[in-house]
Amino acid sequence: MENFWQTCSAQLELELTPQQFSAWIKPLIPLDYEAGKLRVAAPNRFKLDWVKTQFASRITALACQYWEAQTEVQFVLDPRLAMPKKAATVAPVPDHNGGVPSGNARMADPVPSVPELPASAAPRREQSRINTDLTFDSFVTGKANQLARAAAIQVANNPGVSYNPLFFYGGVGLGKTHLIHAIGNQVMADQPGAKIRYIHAEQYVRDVVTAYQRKGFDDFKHYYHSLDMLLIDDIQFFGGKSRTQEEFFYAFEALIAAKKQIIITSDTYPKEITGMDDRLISRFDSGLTVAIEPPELEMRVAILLKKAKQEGVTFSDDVAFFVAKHLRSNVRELEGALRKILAYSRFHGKDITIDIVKEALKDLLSVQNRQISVENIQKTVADFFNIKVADMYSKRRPANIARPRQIAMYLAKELTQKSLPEIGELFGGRDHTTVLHAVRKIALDRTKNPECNHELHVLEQTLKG
Ligand SMILES: Nc1ncnc2c1ncn2[C@@H]1O[C@H](COP(=O)(O)OP(=O)(O)OP(=O)(O)O)[C@@H](O)[C@H]1O
Repeated sequence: MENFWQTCSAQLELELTPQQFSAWIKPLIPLDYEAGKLRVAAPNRFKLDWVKTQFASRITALACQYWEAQTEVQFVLDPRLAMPKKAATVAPVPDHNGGVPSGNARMADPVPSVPELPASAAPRREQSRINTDLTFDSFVTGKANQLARAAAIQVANNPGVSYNPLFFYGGVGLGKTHLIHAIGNQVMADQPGAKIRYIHAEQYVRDVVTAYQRKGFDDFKHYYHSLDMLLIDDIQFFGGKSRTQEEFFYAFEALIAAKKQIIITSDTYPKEITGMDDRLISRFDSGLTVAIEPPELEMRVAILLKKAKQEGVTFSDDVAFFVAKHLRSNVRELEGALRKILAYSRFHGKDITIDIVKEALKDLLSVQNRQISVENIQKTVADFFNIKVADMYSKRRPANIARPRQIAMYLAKELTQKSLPEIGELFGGRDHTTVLHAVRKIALDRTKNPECNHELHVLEQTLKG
């Protein structure tokens, strides 16, 4: 049933607008499947009615297709809503983005009751809100994040001693959250008794508000000041919130003085966080501040291959290269693309090829720049053969460079309107006869050598988008 729901959600994500998907489909919870009957829960009456009228038939069709049999889908109100509130007192474990995860926890009060935090009977790991999937093992390293990972490992091995605070910054979806959970997981494994807490900055702000409303600042302080390690995500959300910043300042001072580790993430460099108190900014910068950059091509390929493997799917290098070449912004986007590709190929019962990927990602790819320039060809071919772009213009002649250069010339002739002398000029001022020779050689090779034909095919598809 879990598999079906994953596939069904991914398919609906393809079909609906992001707003529709997150408003109506995401909150649904598959309950059980038995004898051709699937039960799906909605979190409230309003959503239940809307889903029944708008999406029931599509979900039923997908279920029938999935189980290849008549399937009845029953939409019900989440039975857990009927539970007494106390039953949901284990505060919802925020997902690694700080939101409240789907399922039962979604129904619980998203603001943990502050006085209950220290007294909770939940095991240490649960209290920590650390996501056990986000480990160093599942974290792919490349140039973009190797420094950050090294610092993270150092801190995980010596919490409170080496860099305190450790501050990661970088754009969205680049792995900051993943990395701090990885630290938390390692410390938790090494010191099971340690009192660790991951919290998203927005949740911390809500906790401050709750403490204020309930006059519970003593409990609040006691809880945060008594931690062994505090992981706080997306601290830019503190911007302009002076009461939160003040409370955090006290917690910060107390923890650092007690040599307890603090790890912070933000979308910008500390000094650039708007609306943040100067004394906090100077403290953020007092340990180690490390950037995480957008993943480079090789890393994007490695991430796709690893995540596909985790899903139990075979992804060829060519397909990974194609996707990685087109989706450059961040890892979350790559994960989204992978989900779409998997859902598409499962639904159509087809192997994952570049053509399938193009179909599955047609919306994403259509926004990419399709203009093919000689520079673009040179870069793509250089990346593909793992040589420097500069080798496209250089006079060097070893075969591992000369051949990719000839391939790039051939593609420039095939895919652009440039003349032979213009192409020669763009390849380091070469004569047009050199270009002609390259074009003929590769064209001939393509007809005789299936491997060469395949390489060219992948490159053409990559360039055309
Ligand atoms: N290097 C990596 N290796 C494997 N997975 C990664 C890597 N970097 C990011 N991810 C995955 O990409 C997704 C987004 O990463 P994450 O949530 O850590 O980003 P973030 O930098 O915290 O972004 P935001 O600021 O938007 O919260 C997660 O599912 C994470 O596991």
